Amino acid sequence: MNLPQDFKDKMRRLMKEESDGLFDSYEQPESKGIRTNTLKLSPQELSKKLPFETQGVTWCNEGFYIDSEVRPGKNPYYYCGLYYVQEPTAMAAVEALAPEPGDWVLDLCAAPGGKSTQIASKLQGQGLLVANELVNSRAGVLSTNIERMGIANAIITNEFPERLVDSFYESFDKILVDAPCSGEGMFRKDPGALSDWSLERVDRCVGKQEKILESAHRLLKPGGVLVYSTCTFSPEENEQIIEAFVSKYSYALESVDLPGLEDHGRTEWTKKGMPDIAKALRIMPMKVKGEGHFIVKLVKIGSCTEENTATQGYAKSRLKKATKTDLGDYESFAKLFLTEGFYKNLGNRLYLLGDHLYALPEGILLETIANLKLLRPGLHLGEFKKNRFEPSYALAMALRLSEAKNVCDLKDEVQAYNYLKGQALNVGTQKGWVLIGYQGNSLGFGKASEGMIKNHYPKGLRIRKK
Ligand SMILES: C[S@@+](CC[C@H](N)C(=O)[O-])C[C@H]1O[C@@H](n2cnc3c(N)ncnc32)[C@H](O)[C@@H]1O
Repeated sequence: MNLPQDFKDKMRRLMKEESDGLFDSYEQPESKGIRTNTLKLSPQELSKKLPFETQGVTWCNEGFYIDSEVRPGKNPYYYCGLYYVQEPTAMAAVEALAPEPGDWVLDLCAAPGGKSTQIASKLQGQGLLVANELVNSRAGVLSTNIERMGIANAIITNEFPERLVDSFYESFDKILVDAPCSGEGMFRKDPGALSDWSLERVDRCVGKQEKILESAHRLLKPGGVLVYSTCTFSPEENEQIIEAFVSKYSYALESVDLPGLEDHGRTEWTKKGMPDIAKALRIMPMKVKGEGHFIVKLVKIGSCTEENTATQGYAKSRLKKATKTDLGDYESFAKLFLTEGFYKNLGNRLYLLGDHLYALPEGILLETIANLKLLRPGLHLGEFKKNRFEPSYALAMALRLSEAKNVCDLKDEVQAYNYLKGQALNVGTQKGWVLIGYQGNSLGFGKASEGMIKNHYPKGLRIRKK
């Protein structure tokens, strides 16, 4: 690989002879992995089901290495949301964050959603995930990934981190800042990171990271946990930014100890010799099968000293509580189609954004999020069309087959592929909406009439026909 000369010179100066190992690692093949979606099944159940070999990741119980020739994104189980395709070392940051059911967790830089979906798995449907992505074009993919995994307690926002402060001042138990960075640990996976790299880019990233951390500080509860991670090696974006942050705000570093990961933050790479930075983790690709990362865990001591002074910026929200009249067509659908347990659980949390109906996560008030640019204010249930309610892909994926009253569970892989390609299914079933499954897991919706099921799998997600 043709590494930038400035990068090589800098790493050689910092790492001396160790840098040869780093440069060699860029010539090695990348590692591939998948992570179990424990909202749907256990890692043991997943590895039994899969038609390919898996090998456990030591620092993440839900993670597996897979062989390089496997195409995990082509298997119907992928479309069932049973796993997320994720490079194994990228699983470490959320392990350090360790979200627990009931926590309020913010993923500030969330797209495409590898870490958000991992957080949601750990929350087990209890508590709140706010997944924020600044770049609009990336936020759509985040949304699709969250929906495929059947996550019901997430809000997806498309905001500058500082814009969240007004709504969520000192509100989160745990925050992940998986920062935009110069990507030196990704050169082998992402050619764009290699071609965009320059010393100036490193400096520009530091500016962004400082701003994001400032917001994270204001969003975190006193006593809350902040994990900051990057996929780059530069001390400016790692040790030094944390050194500056803790010299400004009151935080304690907690050791990131994950089995199989043994490199640490380097005191000699800080400006003033910060011993505690050794509690941070460095993942070096010459020592571990995977890409390069830096992960640090910080615990906030006390409250922010200043008042929340942010001002409300956006015009009146389009999000509104759904009235009985609004809900007529939805209720007809829900009573006919959903089990009482599922339907009643959504109870008082139904809101409209235009013609779209959402169930807000429990404990979230309209006033809290009304001013935000919301991509998904909760679980998308469907859309009101002329005189009818059309259930959404997100609802299908959040449902267990046992929670729907009309189900067509496909047993055969070819039939599943046909459905995913957008074909109608030649299966007779009760007229109306049908939850389509594959071997016990939901895949999407169809609508039955006259012995056929019309395909309602979202057009943009269909497997292209060869
Ligand atoms: C390393 S990626 C996040 C990867 C993600 N956490 C995952 O695991 O899939 C960083 C993200 O930060 C976003 N970003 C870029 N500039 C930003 C800024 N100024 N503030 C917040 N996020 C930003 C990028 O668009 C990108 O999606």
